[in-house]
Amino acid sequence: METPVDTPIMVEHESPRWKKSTVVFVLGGPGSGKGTQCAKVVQHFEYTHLSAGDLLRAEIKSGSEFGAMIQSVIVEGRIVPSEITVKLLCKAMEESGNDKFLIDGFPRNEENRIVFENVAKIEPAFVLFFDCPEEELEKRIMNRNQGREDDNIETLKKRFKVFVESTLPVVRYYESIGKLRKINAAKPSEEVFEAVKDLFSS
Ligand SMILES: Nc1ncnc2c1ncn2[C@@H]1O[C@H](COP(=O)(O)OP(=O)(O)O)[C@@H](O)[C@H]1O
Ligand SMILES: Nc1ccn([C@@H]2O[C@H](COP(=O)(O)OP(=O)(O)O)[C@@H](O)[C@H]2O)c(=O)n1
Ligand SMILES: [Mg+2]
Repeated sequence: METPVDTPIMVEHESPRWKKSTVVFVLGGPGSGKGTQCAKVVQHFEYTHLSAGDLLRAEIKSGSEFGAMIQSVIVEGRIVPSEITVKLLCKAMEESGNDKFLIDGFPRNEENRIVFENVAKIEPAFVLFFDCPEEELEKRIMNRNQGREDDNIETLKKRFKVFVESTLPVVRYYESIGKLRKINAAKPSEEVFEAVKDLFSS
């Protein structure tokens, strides 16, 4: 039976599967062990590790129109406009086929947090914060040897400043709403993981 032309056809816009996902944000200064601990978590729990930094570096390599701008922001230790980073994260979540995500190095400032909430419409289950003294961070970064052009002392000092001025306020926000899980990251990585594991096991 034909639908009369004047009947509005209700189109259900099925929201992407990842909109009902479990998201854990992973924060901490440069060198605090975010990437190292995320790699361990995904070996034991069914999470997909998405590193915002890795996605941005891949975007540069892809020859994207934003590549040059992203590269200059990274070498300055500053934070890339959130629309770009959130778009990359949503695309990666969509493509993963998973519904549990460990989002590493994000949100790095208030704008990151708000744009993600508005676009992805997901609140984090909790936020992992790796706490580590700056001198230990500096030692680790200077020995990281991954060929990153932002792992040099000049850029690192700028990244520390951005971390204190822009990222710590985000950490404090999540603490204020009871979502922060703070971990002493100054210990050997196996000991740090023992504490991290408990958070995913409960
Ligand atoms: N608990 C730890 N103790 C000593 N070195 C560590 C520890 N965790 C990570 N590292 C090393 O420090 C460097 C930074 O670790 P990484 O996981 O890349 O940190 P982030 O992603 O927070 O910058 C790497 O070379 C890594 O091997
Ligand atoms: N949410 C994010 C994450 C990273 N970045 C950029 O990417 C750089 C590297 O991020 P990263 O998480 O890979 O760095 P580490 O903390 O692992 O050393 C940051 O210093 C920023 O310049 C960003 O602009 N926004
Ligand atoms: Mg990292």
